[in-house]
Amino acid sequence: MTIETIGVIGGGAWGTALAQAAAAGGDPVVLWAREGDVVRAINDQSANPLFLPNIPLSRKIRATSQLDDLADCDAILVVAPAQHVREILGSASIGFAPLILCAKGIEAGSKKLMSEVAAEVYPGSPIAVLSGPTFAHEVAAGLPAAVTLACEDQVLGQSIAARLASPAFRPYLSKDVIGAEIGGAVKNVLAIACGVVEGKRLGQNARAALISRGFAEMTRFGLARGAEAETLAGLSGLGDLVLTCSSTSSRNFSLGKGLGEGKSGAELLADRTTVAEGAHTAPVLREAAHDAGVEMPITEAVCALLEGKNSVEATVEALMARPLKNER
Ligand SMILES: NC(=O)C1=CN([C@@H]2O[C@H](COP(=O)(O)OP(=O)(O)OC[C@H]3O[C@@H](n4cnc5c(N)ncnc54)[C@H](O)[C@@H]3O)[C@@H](O)[C@H]2O)C=CC1
Ligand SMILES: O=C(CO)COP(=O)(O)O
Repeated sequence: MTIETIGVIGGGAWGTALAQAAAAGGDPVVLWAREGDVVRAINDQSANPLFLPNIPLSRKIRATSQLDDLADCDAILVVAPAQHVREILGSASIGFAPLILCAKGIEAGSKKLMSEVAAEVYPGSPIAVLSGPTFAHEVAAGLPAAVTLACEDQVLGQSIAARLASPAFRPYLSKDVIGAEIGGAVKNVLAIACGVVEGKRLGQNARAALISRGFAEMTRFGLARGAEAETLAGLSGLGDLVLTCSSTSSRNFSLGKGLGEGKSGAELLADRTTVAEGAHTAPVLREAAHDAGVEMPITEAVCALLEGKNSVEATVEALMARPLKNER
C-alpha cells in the first residue's frame, strides 16, 4: 500500500509538527484545525504562531476548517487532545483510511485508550499508534527524533513508517498498540511528579528515584493491560518518560513545577491554551489501576496534589514512609 496524502486532525503544536514531518519529502499534507486563526496563519503565512511560534512551516501543508476535506487522504494522523478524540472523530466522515493515533492519554469516564475509542467510532478503520520522545518544536525544526509506530498489521505499519520517515524522523515498528499507548499516557502523569520535585527543589536523587519507581508503576499497569515489557522499555515508554521528566519544555513537567512552587492545581489549569494531558489522565489512571488491582502510589500522589487534598511535604513524607519492600 502506498500512502501519499496525509491528513492531520489537530492544529496544536504536535499536529503541526507532525504535518511538517510528513511534508518533509514533498508530498501533500492536509491539516484540520479547530481555530480559524490557525487555518489562516498556516495557509497565508506558513506558520502557526498560536501553538508553534517561530517555526516556518512547509508550503506543502494546507490547512482547513472542514473535516470532510480529509476524506480523500490515504492515512490520517489523529492529534487532538485525548479527551476530544471521540467527539472529533465522531463529527468527521473520513471513510476507511488508516487512523494513526498520536494523543497521549486515557479517556475520562470510559477509561479507554485512544485505539479503543477509535475502534468504537470507526470500527472498519485500520489503527496504528505513533508515540515517543518528541517535543513538537524540535521535530518541527527538523532536529533528529525517533518514535514507536505500533500497528498490528505490519504491512500497513511498514507503509506508514516509510511515508513518515525522513533523515530527521525515524519510526521503529512494533505490533504492540496497547503498550505504545500506555507508555505515552502514563509518562505524562509521572512528569507532573518530577516537575513537583523540581519546583520544590527536592534534588536530582529524588527525580531519578521517581523516574525509576514511576517506570515500575508504568510497567505494572502496562503488563496488567496486556502491554509487552519491551515496548514499555522502548521509545514510547521509558524513552518518553526520561524526556518529559527532565525538561520544562514539557507542559506536564511545568505543571508539576508550579505545584511544587506552591500554586494550586485549579490555578495552574485555569485558562490554558495548551494541553497538559497528565492532569486529565491522572484520575482516570488511578481508577483504571484500581480496577486492575495495580498499585500506583506516585499516580495517586499526583492526583492528591492536583486535587489540593495533600501538601507537597505530606505527599513526600507519605511516599517515603511506605512499607519497605523488594525492588521488583
Ligand atoms: N506538544 C508535544 O510536544 C507533543 C504532544 N503530544 C500529544 O499530542 C496531543 C495534542 O497536543 P498538542 O498538539 O501539543 O496540543 P497543544 O497544547 O499545542 O494545543 C491544544 C490543542 O487542543 C485543541 N483543543 C482545545 N480545546 C479543544 C476542544 N474543546 N475540542 C477539541 N480540541 C480542542 C486545540 O485546537 C489544539 O489543537 C496531546 O495528546 C499531547 O499529549 C504528543 C507528542 C508531543
Ligand atoms: O509528549 C511529549 C514529548 O514526547 C510532550 O510532553 P508534554 O505534553 O508534557 O509537553
